[in-house]
Amino acid sequence: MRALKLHELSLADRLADRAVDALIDEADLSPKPALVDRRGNGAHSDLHLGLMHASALSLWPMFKEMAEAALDIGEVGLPLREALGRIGREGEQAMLATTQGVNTHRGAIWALGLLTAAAALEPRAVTLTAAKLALLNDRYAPQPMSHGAQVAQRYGARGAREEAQLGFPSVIQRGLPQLHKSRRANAGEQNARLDALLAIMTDLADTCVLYRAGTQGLAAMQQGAQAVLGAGGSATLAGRRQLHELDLQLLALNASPGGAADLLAACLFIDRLDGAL
Ligand SMILES: CC(C)(COP(=O)(O)OP(=O)(O)OC[C@H]1O[C@@H](n2cnc3c(N)ncnc32)[C@H](O)[C@@H]1O)[C@@H](O)C(=O)NCCC(=O)NCCS
Ligand SMILES: Nc1ncnc2c1ncn2[C@@H]1O[C@H](COP(=O)(O)OP(=O)(O)OP(=O)(O)O)[C@@H](O)[C@H]1O
Repeated sequence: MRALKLHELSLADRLADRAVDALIDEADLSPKPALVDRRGNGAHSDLHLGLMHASALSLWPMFKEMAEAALDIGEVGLPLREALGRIGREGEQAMLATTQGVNTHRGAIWALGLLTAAAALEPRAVTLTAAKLALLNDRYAPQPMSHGAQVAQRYGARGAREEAQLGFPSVIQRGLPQLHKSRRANAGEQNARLDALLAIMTDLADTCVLYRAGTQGLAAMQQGAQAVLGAGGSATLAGRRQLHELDLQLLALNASPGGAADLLAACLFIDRLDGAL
């Protein structure tokens, strides 16, 4: 039998691979403050690493379908936006079936779904294209009182929707530059990824943290992340001490930065697009 060559995989196959790889790499990265990682479940009593992996794998057909919809429809507009909304909602159901009802990747479906479709459509303007899609209003989207919606009412933070509509500033202006900077400083790949996560955390209005721990939790997350980077980052002894402090502090506040984790996955996805697809 002839071996399947890599180039025989379709573009949609390869994009789905990259999206799932980004989610697995995010989950495996350790030690992440108060998040699920190789060490344990962080501030999430209902999550564990195996569940994050199973959830990520369950989303592969969804990402593929999103890329195919982008290629079939061929342009940014309401038909593609509403196709992505439908596929995303079905993906969310697949995720919930796999996890028996636990929300493992809701924010990631949104961010990586838009980016996967955008990468299929406009590989040279991925975040801009994702932003254009996010700005369109899906007429069929339900309007549930999600945690994000409650936080928006209470604190005015517009969360995952706004981050995408602005073209993922946390990824473009914080995560990716820090990833490259730490790589250049020979921090090692895992430390560079931790530093990218921390850079995202310094400035993000993470609605997971706001919902669970209010503005006190958000300030602890942002200042603590800044303190790690200020001490030299994850690759240094001083930085590691600060990171350990941040982990303890966020655990005490039950403040898990799930939005920042999703955006790290988005960051790793975009970083990989720069290689050959
Ligand atoms: C826009 C979404 C994210 C809903 O947002 P909302 O804030 O109302 O919901 P929720 O509280 O469930 O939070 C979503 C997730 O976003 C992540 N997040 C939190 N803060 C941020 C932030 N500042 N930036 C980016 N992501 C964030 C978190 O992981 C969180 O779990 C999206 O899930 C959605 O519209 N879902 C409906 C189904 C759908 O149409 N899907 C189609 C996807 S293309
Ligand atoms: N490694 C990770 N560990 C924990 N959360 C993560 C990780 N990676 C991504 N996340 C994101 O964090 C979110 C989980 O946050 P959270 O548990 O606050 O959601 P919830 O189910 O809406 O709230 P709650 O658990 O308070 O009822 C997931 O939607 C997921 O997108």
